Amino acid sequence: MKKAAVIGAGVMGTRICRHFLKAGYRVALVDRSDEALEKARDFLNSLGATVQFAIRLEALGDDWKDVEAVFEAVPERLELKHQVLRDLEDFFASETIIASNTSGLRTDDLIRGMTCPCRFLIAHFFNPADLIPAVEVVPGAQTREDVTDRMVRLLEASGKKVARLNTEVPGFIANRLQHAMLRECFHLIGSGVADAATIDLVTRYSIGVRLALIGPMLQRDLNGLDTHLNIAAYLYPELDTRQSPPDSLAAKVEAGELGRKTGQGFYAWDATLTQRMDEIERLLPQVIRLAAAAGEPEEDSTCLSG
Ligand SMILES: NC(=O)c1ccc[n+]([C@@H]2O[C@H](COP(=O)([O-])OP(=O)(O)OC[C@H]3O[C@@H](n4cnc5c(N)ncnc54)[C@H](O)[C@@H]3O)[C@@H](O)[C@H]2O)c1
Repeated sequence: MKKAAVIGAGVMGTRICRHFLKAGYRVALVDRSDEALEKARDFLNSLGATVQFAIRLEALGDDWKDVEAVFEAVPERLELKHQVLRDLEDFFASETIIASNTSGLRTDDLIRGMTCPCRFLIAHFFNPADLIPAVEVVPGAQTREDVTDRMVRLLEASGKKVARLNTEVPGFIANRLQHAMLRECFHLIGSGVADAATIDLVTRYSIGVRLALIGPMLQRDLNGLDTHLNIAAYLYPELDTRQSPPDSLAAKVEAGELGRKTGQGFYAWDATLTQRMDEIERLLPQVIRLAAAAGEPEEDSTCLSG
């Protein structure tokens, strides 16, 4: 049976662990917090699978040293990641791929202190990692080609849709797109054009429904690139180009309005809204099945013509 290890039993680590369990792996989950391990145990045991939980790497024992890959999902603090990556190098066999789930730290910064960064890369999952199919794989300048190939094969075989970046860039692909869109959302709200609920409504019922089935580039082909050029020529000068986060965002954070975690963000997080989010997570697999049913252009170039 294939084996993988996950370091950090938080939001991401627990779900990455669940993904590999569902893919038939034996999985070890390490966290230095008893409380985090206990929470993960409650969540993962419902699958009926056996996870090897450990408070320290050494407690795993020799049987776990030859896992195919270890996924680091500890908090986004560089010094902490340095320490963890060094420990992973010391503990795991030389053939084990060491992957970081960083949201945006650069490989050159992450590998400082590693002895053999050739077996290190970024594998960026999306929350919830057991449900959202995409993973961005970002090799660093020193990552061996065969290591990246192996990680791509491993993730694909486990059921993931893998995006392998040719060049490392901050924010990878998805976060760049998301932040470009959100910069404009804040601009629209700040200019009094629409409120947050109106932006959510128009996004969901227009570009949102399309984007789950076809990506933005294929969609542009569908609309006509000449039309896109005409619109881009007059619209680009109108779009927000600010180089720092919006003041209104900073003000919300300052006021403790962080969203679900503090009960208030753009929306008031009462019991109804919280319940709705749980329902949405139950709907997610259906949306993913629909997205997969739309196929890939390489597989079926006629999928949109009907
Ligand atoms: N939350 C997201 O939506 C999301 C999405 C993609 C990527 N990421 C990235 O994934 C990583 C983890 O994020 P998260 O949201 O799961 O964080 P989290 O705070 O929910 O969980 C981190 C866990 O790591 C544990 N930990 C801390 N130091 C440790 C150590 N030395 N050894 C073992 N465990 C240790 C903590 O106890 C905690 O349980 C970060 O790099 C983050 O940027 C997060």
